[in-house]
Amino acid sequence: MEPSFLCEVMKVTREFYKLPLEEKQKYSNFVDGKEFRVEGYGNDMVILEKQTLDWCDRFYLVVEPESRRIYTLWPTQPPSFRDIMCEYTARCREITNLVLKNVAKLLNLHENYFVNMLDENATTYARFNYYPHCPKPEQVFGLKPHSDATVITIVFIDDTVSGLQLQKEGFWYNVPMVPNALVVNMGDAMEIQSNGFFKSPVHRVVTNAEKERLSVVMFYSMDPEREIEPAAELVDEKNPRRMDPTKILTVRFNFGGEFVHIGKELDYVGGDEAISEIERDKLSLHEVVGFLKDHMEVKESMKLYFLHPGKELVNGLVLLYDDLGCLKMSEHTIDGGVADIYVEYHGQEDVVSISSGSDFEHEIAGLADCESDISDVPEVMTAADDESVPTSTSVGQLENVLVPDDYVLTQVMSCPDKNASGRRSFAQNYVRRDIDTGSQGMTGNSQVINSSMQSQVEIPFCQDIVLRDADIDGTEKIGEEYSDSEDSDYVPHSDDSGEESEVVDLRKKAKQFKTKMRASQRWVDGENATGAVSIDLVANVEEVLEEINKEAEFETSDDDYSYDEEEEGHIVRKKTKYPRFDPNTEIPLFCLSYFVSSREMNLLSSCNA
Ligand SMILES: O=C(O)CCC(=O)C(=O)O
Ligand SMILES: [Fe+2]
Repeated sequence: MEPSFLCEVMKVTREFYKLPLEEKQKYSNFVDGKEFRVEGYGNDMVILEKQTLDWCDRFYLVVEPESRRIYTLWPTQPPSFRDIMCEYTARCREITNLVLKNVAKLLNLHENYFVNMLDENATTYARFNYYPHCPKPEQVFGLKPHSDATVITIVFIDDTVSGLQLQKEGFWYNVPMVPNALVVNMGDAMEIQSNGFFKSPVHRVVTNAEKERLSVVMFYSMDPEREIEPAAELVDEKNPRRMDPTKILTVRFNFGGEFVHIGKELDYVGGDEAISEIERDKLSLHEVVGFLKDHMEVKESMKLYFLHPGKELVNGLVLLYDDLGCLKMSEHTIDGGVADIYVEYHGQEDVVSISSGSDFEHEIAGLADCESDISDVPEVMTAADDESVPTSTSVGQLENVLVPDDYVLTQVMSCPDKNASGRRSFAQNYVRRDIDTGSQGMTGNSQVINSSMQSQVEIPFCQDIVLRDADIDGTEKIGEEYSDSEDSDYVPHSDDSGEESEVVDLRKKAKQFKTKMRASQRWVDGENATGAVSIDLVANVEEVLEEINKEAEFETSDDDYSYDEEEEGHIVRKKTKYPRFDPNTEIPLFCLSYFVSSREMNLLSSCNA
């Protein structure tokens, strides 16, 4: 598409968002303050009482088929909006058909196989996204990680402000800003129809502290009444029908390593990773432990934590101790995402492997009941308890871990036993604290104020998460507990050392970033370089350098990497070895994004053929 025309599309979008709120609300998606509809201007549809809203305003319109357009919902301001959008819809349709025909040819299907999927009952939505600048970009997403449910999506991104990121094998990559380019994403329906040949990428949008950002997205969806299934031609003995990805939870076990504090960060160092695919409707703690046993010997005192998507280890770990927790893990891992589970084990004396008949859940509950011999350690509270919050003096020794409660996450503090005296009881390790008892940071009573709706909205998942520094009394005293630990990686962090400890943290962070940078260079250029990293890893490295300059105020997206310690004590970044699909299949695996720039079409993403 000509740059001048694309410029017009962005211009009318910007002009619409610059209209006064009352003007935009004429097209509100919240009808009479009562009911949400998909079309219109507003924010996320609020389905749950406590729902995390994205830091984004949206405006949805049905643009195809023409007969389904509701022109009364099309803005009259700016006056050229309607004409431009009619034209844009037609031009995007050409691109869609072109891409779909080529994709069908690539799979040896009839040229119109996918084009025909978008028949007269199929709907195309245009979505105009506006991401206001965000004062706390590290705490909220512009758009949460998701994959599009479409056959295909065309995204016209702002080429002045980055924000769109793609997940590949557990890592996040910035989608580069190419002027006048359109990003074409394969959606879930394509993933299913192509029998997994094309992957519907999980993506998200991060916010920007200084700049606002716009995007215009065209979603091409099939007739909702039509069955989505793999093309018969793509299924044979060698290529069995892949399971519906929406029914499968991909779990990545991180095991054999150790949680290590590096400054204010928490890392899981060493160990290994393994992927299991678990049927969502069979999910239970027992099932999860069963799958873990495929990869390692499971010990009685091991603890499993789920890392809440989009969170860091330091503030996003949720203890998995019952079936409900596993279901929540499934709910919060959207289609295409990977649930990261971390196994914590301190090599205690227990050697008994949890037998397949053993009930891990009861085991944990039993531990909770056992008598505590340390008087200042509060008893464990279960999800069912509604007693008042314990305010133990021992909390200074604890680190932040979350336990899922019934639709409310309650914070649980744990103090993993690092001293030689052996294993502590579960009761000694855990204490629950209700979230509303006033901790600082992004927790407790903190709320996000949606910039345009001017309404206060609670962040459900985030609100439960307490920053590591925030303790019950607002202080952190973990250093004491660990000071005589044998763990040489641990850097005591004490809040009263003020500037000094900050300097230590920053130095540590800078060193860590530099090491990461070197590791990524090695990954790209080194002997064992896979070459599979097609999306701008180097740009991420630049970001990392920027971070150092900014004195590490903002967490980069590549913090999803895990780290290993080399013999010389260097920490190296580890890249997951496990792709989402079976790497031994004869079908080449694609994670596909096209950039369509004028008449050029470049396949940018990787092809592990
Ligand atoms: O704003 C973007 O760059 C992406 C938007 C997106 O992924 C969506 O609307 O589904
Ligand atoms: Fe999307």
